[in-house]
Amino acid sequence: MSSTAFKTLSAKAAAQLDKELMSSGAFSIDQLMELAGLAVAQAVYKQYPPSKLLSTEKILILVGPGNNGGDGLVAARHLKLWGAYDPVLYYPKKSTKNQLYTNLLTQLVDLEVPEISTIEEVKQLVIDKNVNLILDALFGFSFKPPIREPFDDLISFLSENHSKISPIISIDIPSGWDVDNGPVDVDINPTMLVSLTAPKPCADKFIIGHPERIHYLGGRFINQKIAKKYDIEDLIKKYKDDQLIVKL
Ligand SMILES: NC(=O)C1=CN([C@@H]2O[C@H](COP(=O)(O)OP(=O)(O)OC[C@H]3O[C@@H](n4cnc5c(N)ncnc54)[C@H](O)[C@@H]3O)[C@@H](O)[C@H]2O)[C@@H](O)CC1
Ligand SMILES: [K+]
Repeated sequence: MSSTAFKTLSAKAAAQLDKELMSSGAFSIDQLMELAGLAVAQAVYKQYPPSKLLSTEKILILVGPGNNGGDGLVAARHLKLWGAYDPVLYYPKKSTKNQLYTNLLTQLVDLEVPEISTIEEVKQLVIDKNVNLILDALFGFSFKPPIREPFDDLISFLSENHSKISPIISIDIPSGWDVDNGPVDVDINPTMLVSLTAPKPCADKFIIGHPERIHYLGGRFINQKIAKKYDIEDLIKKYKDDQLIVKL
C-alpha cells in the first residue's frame, strides 16, 4: 500500500498494462501517445497559463529516444498550435527506423518549431533563462539506471543548476530517477510531474516531504475492466466530466 493518497503501478505493472492496451485492448501506440501528449500539454497550460509566464513564453522540450520522448513531441505540437507557447526542441537520439517519431517530428518542422542540436546550446539557453519552462520528455517507465551518454551530461547539468533554472515539468517519471525507487545519484528536481495512466512508485518520493511540488494525472484511456484488474479504479474515478487531466 502506498503511503500517499494515490495508488501506484510498478515499472513492471506499467509496462504490462501498456502491452495489454496494445494487444487485447486493440489500441495503437499512436492513439495512446496522442492522448498522453495532449494531456501533458493541457497540464502545462493549466499550471502555467501563458499570462503567468514571463516575456518570451518559450518552452524547451527535452526529447528522449523512446515513447516518453514521443509524448513530448505530441505535447510540443499542441502547445505550438494553441499559439501561446514557443517550443524549442532538443532531440539528440532520433530513431530513423520508427515512422511514428519521424512523423511527429515532421509535424513540428511544418509548424516551424526550431531545434537545437548541441548540449552547449541547451546549457546556454537554460542558464541564460531564455526559456520559461523545461519539459522533460527524456525517459519514462522503461528507464534503467545508470544513465548513459549523451544524457548523463544533460541530467548532471540540470541537477547541478536546479536552483537557478526555470521550472522542469517531467512526463511520467522525473528523468534519471529509478521508476520504483526514486532519485539515484543526480536529481533533476522537477517542479511538476504529469503521471500517465497511474503514478509509478517514484511519485511517492516526488511528493513526500515536498508539498510545493505539483502532480497531475493524465492519459485517460483505460476502461473499468483494466482499472479493476490493476487495482486503480479509485484513481480513474478522480477524473471529472470531460477532463483529460486531474491534479492529485
Ligand atoms: N500506457 C501508458 O501509460 C503510455 C505511456 N506512454 C509513454 O511511454 C513511456 C514508456 O516508453 P518506452 O517504453 O518507449 O520507454 P522510455 O521512453 O521510458 O525509454 C526507453 C528508451 O530509453 C533508453 N534508456 C533506458 N535506460 C537508459 C539509460 N540508463 N541511459 C540511456 N538511455 C536509456 C532505452 O534504450 C530506450 O531507447 C511512458 O513512460 C510514457 O511516457 C505513452 O506514449 C503511451 C501510453
Ligand atoms: K520524463
